[in-house]
Amino acid sequence: MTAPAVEIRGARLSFGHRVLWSDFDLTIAPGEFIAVLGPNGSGKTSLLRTLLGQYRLDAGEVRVAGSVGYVPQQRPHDEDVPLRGRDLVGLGVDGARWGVGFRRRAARRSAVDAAIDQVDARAFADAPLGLLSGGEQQRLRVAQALASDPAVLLCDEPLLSLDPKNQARVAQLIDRRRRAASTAVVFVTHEITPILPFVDRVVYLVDGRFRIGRTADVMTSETLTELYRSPVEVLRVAGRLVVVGADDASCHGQVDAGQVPGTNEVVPETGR
Ligand SMILES: Nc1ncnc2c1ncn2[C@@H]1O[C@H](COP(=O)(O)OP(=O)(O)OP(=O)(O)O)[C@@H](O)[C@H]1O
Repeated sequence: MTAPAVEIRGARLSFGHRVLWSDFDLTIAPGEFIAVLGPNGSGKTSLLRTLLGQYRLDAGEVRVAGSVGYVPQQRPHDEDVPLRGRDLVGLGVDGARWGVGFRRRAARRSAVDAAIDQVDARAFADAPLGLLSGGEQQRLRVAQALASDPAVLLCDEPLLSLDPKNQARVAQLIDRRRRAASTAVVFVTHEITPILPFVDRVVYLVDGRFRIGRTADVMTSETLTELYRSPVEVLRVAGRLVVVGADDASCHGQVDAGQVPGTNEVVPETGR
């Protein structure tokens, strides 16, 4: 049996009186793709921060095998920042490992090139970042995270504010990498649809409670109704996984009922 990429045992994290999760167990295999879902404030980013070593658990333990790469949310780069895509990716390989000297500089350059190639970004890697599209910038951020050859890739809503085509492209690049290099992926998202084909298991957090399991088992009306403690319907509509709840505020995220034609007819509003 191969050693796990991530092992979390009996974990508890709280801020003041607020317990984000406790008795949390999760073992992630190399190459496994985990989606972390849940409403605002349910502790998704805190889970990533714990894996990054930024938050200390109140109880339990967390172990991460090897190095960690981090892909943040997409945010536009200032047009005035004189940074090229290649420079951004280079930040991912900088460190004591490379040092100085001609040979090391050459090795560093080939590590940067390899990361740029992994996200098919060679055509625009030398352009100023501020002039690139959101999708292109995000591919370079994925390259930056991959440049250190991580065993675990942590993604914090990296598809936010990308159009569906670029969402699909970035998600496919991450999937390709985990298949090619057995990199475990922990992917925080509000919308599971763009990563649905790739997800092995879902961690769904709601108000201190959680469910962990295969997508087909967790993303059901029954399971989410139990988790939210209010009526929730999970629908497949035109290839999207749509979560519609009695309390839309707590059930935001996947898709607004209003965005999906006919959803309101399929699921009458409940409880209000
Ligand atoms: N360093 C901290 N100190 C105090 N409270 C914190 C800290 N970090 C997070 N929290 C609190 O923990 C809760 C969970 O935050 P977290 O950012 O993990 O949620 P999230 O599920 O990622 O939310 P969102 O979907 O809005 O990004 C929030 O109530 C937040 O205010």
